Amino acid sequence: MTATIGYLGPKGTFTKLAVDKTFNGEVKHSYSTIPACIDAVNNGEINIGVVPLENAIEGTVQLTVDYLVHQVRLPIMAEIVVPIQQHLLVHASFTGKMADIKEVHSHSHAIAQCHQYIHQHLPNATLHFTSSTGKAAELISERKGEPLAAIGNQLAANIYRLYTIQKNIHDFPNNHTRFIVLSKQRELVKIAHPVQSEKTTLLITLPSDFAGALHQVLSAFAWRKMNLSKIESRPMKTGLGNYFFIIDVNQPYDEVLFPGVKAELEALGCQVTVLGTYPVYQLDHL
Ligand SMILES: O=C(O)C(=O)C[C@]1(C(=O)O)C=C[C@@H](O)C=C1
Repeated sequence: MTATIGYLGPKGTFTKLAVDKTFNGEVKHSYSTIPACIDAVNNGEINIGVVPLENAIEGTVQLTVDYLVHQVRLPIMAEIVVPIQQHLLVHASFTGKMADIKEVHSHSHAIAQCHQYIHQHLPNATLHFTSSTGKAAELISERKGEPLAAIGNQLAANIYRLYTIQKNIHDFPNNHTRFIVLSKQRELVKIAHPVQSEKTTLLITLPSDFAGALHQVLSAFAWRKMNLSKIESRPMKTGLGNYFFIIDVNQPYDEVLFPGVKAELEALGCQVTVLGTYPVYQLDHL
């Protein structure tokens, strides 16, 4: 059976680049939003969905986390980490100078990765948010003769025939994004790259605020010598002061340590859900 893969599109997004570098032979479908891609996996329209989760400069893609936690729970089957290079792209017919650019269009995460650059070099440009960097590139390609720019990658520049007026405009050099692979069918997720490490992501909700709750949660991992690579709180959306925690543990799920942690935390009144236990693939270049 040929698997079908959905990604945040259109053509020329970083998500599409990550999918093309990781998967071979599957049928690929573009979705214009992260929720649309997740829904499509959930309702069986496609087998696998790839969506961005976290960027090294801008942090978590809140839409992905919130949609997975509150709307559609799909297991995480793999993580793909890719280097991100943001370029400033203009219509090929643009003959002006950088200072002439009046508008900058891109995904909010891409704009956030280049805030300092925009502040220094495009102080008079207004910022316009699109559903992806590829969408911004597509939009600029349709606005011949206008002093507009998109922030995106070289693939988008090639596809939409844009001119790269400035390369590498992201504010910090070590720029990477983590993408997650969501699917109900583990056997269909075939990635022919070396596995870099294995991880387990947990969703933990605390009982109503009590002294030392977070300390006790962390101790359950600490005394078992389980290494955490991320802990992040997000609002439960039930009222101010109510949070859930997403915790990444640097090891695969096992039948001893994780059930031990779960039982200990449940005794404290916490709820513990495994969002996924999965291999991590790191791509050196896109
Ligand atoms: O807009 C894209 O190209 C995407 O794939 C989305 C996204 C993101 O949401 O973080 C992915 C990688 C980059 O960090 C910027 C944007």
